[in-house]
Amino acid sequence: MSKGTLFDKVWDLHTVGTLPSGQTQLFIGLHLIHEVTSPQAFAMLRERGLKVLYPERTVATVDHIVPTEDQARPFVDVLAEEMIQELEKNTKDYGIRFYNIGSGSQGIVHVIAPEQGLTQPGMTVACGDSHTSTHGAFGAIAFGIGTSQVRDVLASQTLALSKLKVRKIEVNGELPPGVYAKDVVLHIIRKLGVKGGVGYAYEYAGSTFEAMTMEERMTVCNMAIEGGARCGYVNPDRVTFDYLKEKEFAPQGTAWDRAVEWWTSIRSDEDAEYDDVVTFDAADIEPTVTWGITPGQGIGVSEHIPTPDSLVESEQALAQEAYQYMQLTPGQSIKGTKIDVCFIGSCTNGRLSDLQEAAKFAQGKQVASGVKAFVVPGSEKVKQAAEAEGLDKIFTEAGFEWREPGCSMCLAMNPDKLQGDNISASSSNRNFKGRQGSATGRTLLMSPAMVVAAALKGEVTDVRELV
Ligand SMILES: CC(C)[C@H](C(=O)O)[C@@H](O)C(=O)O
Ligand code: SF4
Repeated sequence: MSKGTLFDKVWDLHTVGTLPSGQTQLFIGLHLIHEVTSPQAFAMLRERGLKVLYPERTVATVDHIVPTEDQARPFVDVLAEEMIQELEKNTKDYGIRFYNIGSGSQGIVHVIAPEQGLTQPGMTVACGDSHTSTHGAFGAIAFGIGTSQVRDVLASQTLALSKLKVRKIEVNGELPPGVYAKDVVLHIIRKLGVKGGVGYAYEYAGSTFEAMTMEERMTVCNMAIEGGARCGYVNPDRVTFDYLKEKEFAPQGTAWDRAVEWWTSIRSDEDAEYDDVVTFDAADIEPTVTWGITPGQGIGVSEHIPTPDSLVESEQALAQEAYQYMQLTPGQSIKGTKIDVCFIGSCTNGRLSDLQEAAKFAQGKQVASGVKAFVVPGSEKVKQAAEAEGLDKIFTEAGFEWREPGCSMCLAMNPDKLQGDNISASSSNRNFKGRQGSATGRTLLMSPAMVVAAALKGEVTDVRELV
């Protein structure tokens, strides 16, 4: 093995060969599919009379288009109904496991694979979805791919890829109270830029990530793509193994011991060489909120929206576009910005621990009048576990709506949409123009705890004031 990073080891172990283009043909261990990016891929297979090579290595779920209120079939939205039917047919025709609504295991694709132990260290994972980087939290190399690549993986279980450079992002120290994994990743993107990671895999290292739970690591890896990196990962350790133990698809018995040994061996070596190393201090990270139209336009909640002259020239045009679209004034404090809608959910922050943390702040409080606030569990399993703990009651008593699992207002390919130029406090990962279903809708990204704080006050609020 050339260098001793996990990325290089896993890449080498999965290399089938070098293609005439110079790209690597890489074997994909786990392929995840959903209703949005798979239909055309299956159509291309049919056109060429091809089979799915290893159907047992593909797992399907439905997430983007599912309504989170009325899930009765047929769906009211005809297009959504067609899409779910298409997935039902394709998975049946090709013998692919499908976690449909009501199966007990349906949910956002990046939530359901880890929670069942499908995602494991040392794997290559691919999915026709940019946030596939989430799975890197396990020490897997996980790529978001396009529809023609979904076809390639279905037909050959391989992908043609060019090797990435590796940047180690080290964060050290304990996170201050009220500061979460979401703030860490928003801080990293703010500092390195939304294109800073282009051409790189991000290795998240240092004591801050080591102290994180698997769900927190998933939050960070989920947004690697928002920083431009194709994938992000954390080296597998005891936290990873403890999370996986006894999960449905995790190795059992003696196979478990062998797996742990192997998973340990693929960790980046102490003397591994990196193409770049960047270091941050956890103590410098505040609860972070985006004020603009990319996840890189973020500031600490106590800061003011940057003025053009405080920005480097290359950032100024985008900032001007953002002030206008967001209807925010340079120099104004982000704290106190009025909020219309509060959304807790998504593959970034829709897991059980996210809901638990949010519930701590919601308990016994009331959502401000005029604010619409709702909680969307990331999966059926998350919903069930949350209800078993009574989190649904805490939220509904506080005035939040409690919904069925799905992508919901993260991108609004379903009935959950912002109206007009409403502004949302959202625990999701993208604040692009029109992202949440209205062409003029505005999104402020933040941690679930910060979303609750905003819901209670009706404006951007520093969650540390509620601690
Ligand atoms: C619909 C899908 C292709 C898309 C993605 O690739 O990420 C979506 O999940 C998103 O978050 O924008
Ligand atoms: S929750 Fe959002 S980011 Fe995640 S897969 Fe769904 S639409 Fe994409």
